[in-house]
Amino acid sequence: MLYFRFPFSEDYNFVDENLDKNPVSFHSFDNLEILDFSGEIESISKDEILSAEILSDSLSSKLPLFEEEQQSDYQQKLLKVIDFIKENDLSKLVISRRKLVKYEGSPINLSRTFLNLCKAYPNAFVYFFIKDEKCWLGAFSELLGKFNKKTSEFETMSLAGTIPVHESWTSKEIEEQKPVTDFIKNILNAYSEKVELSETYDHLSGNIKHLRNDFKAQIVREDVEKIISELHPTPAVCGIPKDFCRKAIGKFEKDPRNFYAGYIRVENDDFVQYFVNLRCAEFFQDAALIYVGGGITAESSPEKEWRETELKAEAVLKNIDFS
Ligand SMILES: C=C(O[C@H]1C=CC=C(C(=O)O)[C@@H]1O)C(=O)O
Repeated sequence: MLYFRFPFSEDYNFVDENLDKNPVSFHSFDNLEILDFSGEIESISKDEILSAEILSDSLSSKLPLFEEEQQSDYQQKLLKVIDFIKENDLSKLVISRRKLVKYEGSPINLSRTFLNLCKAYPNAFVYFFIKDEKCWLGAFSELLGKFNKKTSEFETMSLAGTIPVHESWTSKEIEEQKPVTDFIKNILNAYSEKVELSETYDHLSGNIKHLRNDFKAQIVREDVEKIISELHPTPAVCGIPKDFCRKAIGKFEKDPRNFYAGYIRVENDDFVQYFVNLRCAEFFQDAALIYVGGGITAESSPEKEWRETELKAEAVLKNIDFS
C-alpha cells in the first residue's frame, strides 16, 4: 500500500495495485533498487486513512542487528571526512547517519504519523508505504524535477545549507549551496537554450531553513529521464565529482542509504514529478531508523554537523504517533 500527498494540496492519494500503469516509483540512492506502485492514483479521505489504522505491530519485520552511531564516533568520523575533503580539494561531501527510535512497548500508529507529517509540512511531498516487507514514511519539499507535459517546462531547485530558523547565514552555508546551483545549471544548459534562475532565498522547513534557488527551462519530453539521471544524486545529497563522492560515501557511511536520498517519481495526466527522499524514516515492528545527513565542507564543525542532523531528525520524530 501507498498513501501520498502532493505539496500544497489538501487531498490524500493512494495507488490501487490493480493495473499495468506505474504512476509512482521509489528509487534508491544507489539506483540499484526501484519499488514500483502500479495502478491508478485514487483519492482517499482522512477518515478512511484513520479508520484503516495501521500500527507498527502489524509490520512483518523486526529491526535487523543494528548498532547506532554515537555522537562522539560520528564527530570523530567527520574529522576524517574533513581531512579527506581537504586532501581531495572537494567543495563538499554529504554524509549521513541513522537515528534509532525504539518503541519501548508502545506501538506506533503509522496512519496518524502520516497525517501528522501532512499537517506539519504543507509544502512537502508526504508519503507512507508498506511493500515487500518494507515500511517507509517521509516528508520533504526538495524537487529533483517537475516536467509539465503540456508546456514542456522543466522545473528544479538547488537546496542546501541548514541553520535554525532564527540564525543568520554564514559563508559555510553559502559556499555549500553554490556547487549545487552550478551543477544543476551546467546540466540544464546542455538541454535547453532558455534556463531561468531565481535569486537565492530562504526555504523554511519546520525548525530549520535552507538556501534555495529555482530553475525553469524549456526542454523536450524525450530528455526528461536523461536529465533526471544526470541530476541524481545532486550535490545536495552527494557531492562533486559525483562518482568519486558516491564511492567516498560508501566508504565513510557504515550503513546503506537504501531509499534515503534517492527519489520518488510520480506521474499523472499533467506532470511527471521527482521528489528527493529526505526527512524520511524506515519503520519496523519494534523500532524505526530516521535517516539524516548534511553537507560537510572544509569549514565544517563536527559538533554543529551533529546538531544539524539532530534537528533534521526532529522533523520526523516529533510527528511520530506513539499510540
Ligand atoms: C542531506 C540532507 O539534507 C540536504 C538538503 C538540504 C540541506 C542540506 C544541508 O544543509 O546539508 C542537505 O544538502 C538531509 O536532510 O539528510
